[in-house]
Parts: sequence; C-alpha cells; structure tokens
Amino acid sequence: MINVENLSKAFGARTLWRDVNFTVDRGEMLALVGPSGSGKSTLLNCLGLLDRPSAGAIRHEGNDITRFGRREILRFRRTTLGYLFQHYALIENATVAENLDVVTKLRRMPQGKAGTAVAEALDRVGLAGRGAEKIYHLSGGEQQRVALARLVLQRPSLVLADEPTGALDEANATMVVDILRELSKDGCAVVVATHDAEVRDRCDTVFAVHESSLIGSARGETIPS
Ligand SMILES: Nc1ncnc2c1ncn2[C@@H]1O[C@H](COP(=O)(O)OP(=O)(O)OP(=O)(O)O)[C@@H](O)[C@H]1O
Repeated sequence: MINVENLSKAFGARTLWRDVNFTVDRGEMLALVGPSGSGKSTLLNCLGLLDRPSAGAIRHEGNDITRFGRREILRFRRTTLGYLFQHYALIENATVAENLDVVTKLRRMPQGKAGTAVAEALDRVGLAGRGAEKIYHLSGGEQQRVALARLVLQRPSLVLADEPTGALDEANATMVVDILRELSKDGCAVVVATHDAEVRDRCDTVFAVHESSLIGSARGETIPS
C-alpha cells in the first residue's frame, strides 16, 4: 500500500529524522512512537502530503507521491486519504449529520442512499439517532466518534491519525482503537502517531521515529516503552 524509502527531514541544519524505511499494507496498523518533538506529526504530514520530506520517496501503487503536482495531490487526498486528529476537526456549529453530509456530497451519493449511509455510519460508531445534534453539544469522545463515522463514510484506503486518543479517557480511547482496527480489517492501511501505550500495543507494527527503526510488532514480540 505505502512504502516509505530512505525518507529524511531536515529544517535548516537540524535533521529531524533520517533514512526512515517502512511499509504499511492494507489491513495493517502501524504506530509511530517517540518522544515529544521527535517528528511523529511531521512524518505523518509527509505521508499526507501536507509537508515534504527533504530526501527519499513515499511510494503508493508504484508512484512516488512526494513528486506529485497540485492536481495529483488533490486527487490523492480525495480518493485515498482519510485523517483523524486529536481535536476532531469537525464543523462545531453544524449538526452531526451536516458534518457527515460533507463526505456524502464529496462522494456524490444520491440523497436517499446518503441518508442510509449516514445512519449506518452513526450506528457503527454507537451514535445511532444522534444526527440532529450540534457538534458543540457532544462530549470529546462523541466528537471523535463523529470523526470516525466520517472515515467510515469516506472509505479511504489510507488513514493517518495524529494522537487520536490524546484528549480522551480510557473507555473512549479503547472505542477509537476498536473502530480503527475495524477499518483496517475492512482493508484500510492505518498509520497512527501516538503516545498512548494501549494504541501502540494494538498496532501490528511499531516504528520508533527517534531511532528511525522498527522496534517490534505487537503480535508476539515485546515492545520497549
Ligand atoms: N516548518 C517547520 N520549521 C521548523 N521546525 C519545524 C517545522 N515543523 C516542525 N518543526 C519542528 O520539528 C519538531 C518535530 O515536531 P513534531 O510536531 O513533528 O513532533 P512530534 O513528535 O509529533 O511531537 P509531539 O509528540 O509533541 O506532538 C519540533 O521541534 C518542531 O518545532
């Protein structure tokens, strides 16, 4: 799905990370870990084409996406990428359904089909019947579930999540990881930057950004903190 090859990032004389190599396949979840300031978000932003690496390649279906022009970037974002942020990135003054309609309109779904798809997505994240509520009336955990419902509707093949549980209590954090795992089971590749040990332990692969190395897999190997 995504092959990161010898990727490096420097700001002036400061090298943030160097020779980063990893692969994330569909159905797989990879955690980016490392101390604050080690460059997890910057790496995620490079994968999402919000920032450019200083050297190296990020291959998707054989193409180096770091060399994409503006139109290809927009197309890649529309067809392939989904984002999940710590602070949800929802339209606060709109309703839950209106936030989700942004996706159904982008996907040009007919109205009837869109209504059913929104209802199903809300059901999947445990918010059935809550479509008419304003975002600012919801708790943080509920808002993150709306953001997840948006991903369920969007069906991206690559999800980039930046500290998606950072503002949540344990129960809500578990629910967020459950849904990310379901998305990956449906065939999505998920990359998540995290300080959260639970999130890290439920990923298939862990990449330590500060060491530029794969430090293990959550399936049967011990991952150092
Ligand atoms: N455009 C930029 N110019 C210069 N320095 C930058 C730029 N963008 C990020 N940085 C620096 O790169 C470093 C890494 O930031 P980043 O947010 O990627 O780290 P992080 O590992 O995600 O941190 P945290 O865990 O605290 O979120 C920081 O020191 C930041 O100031």
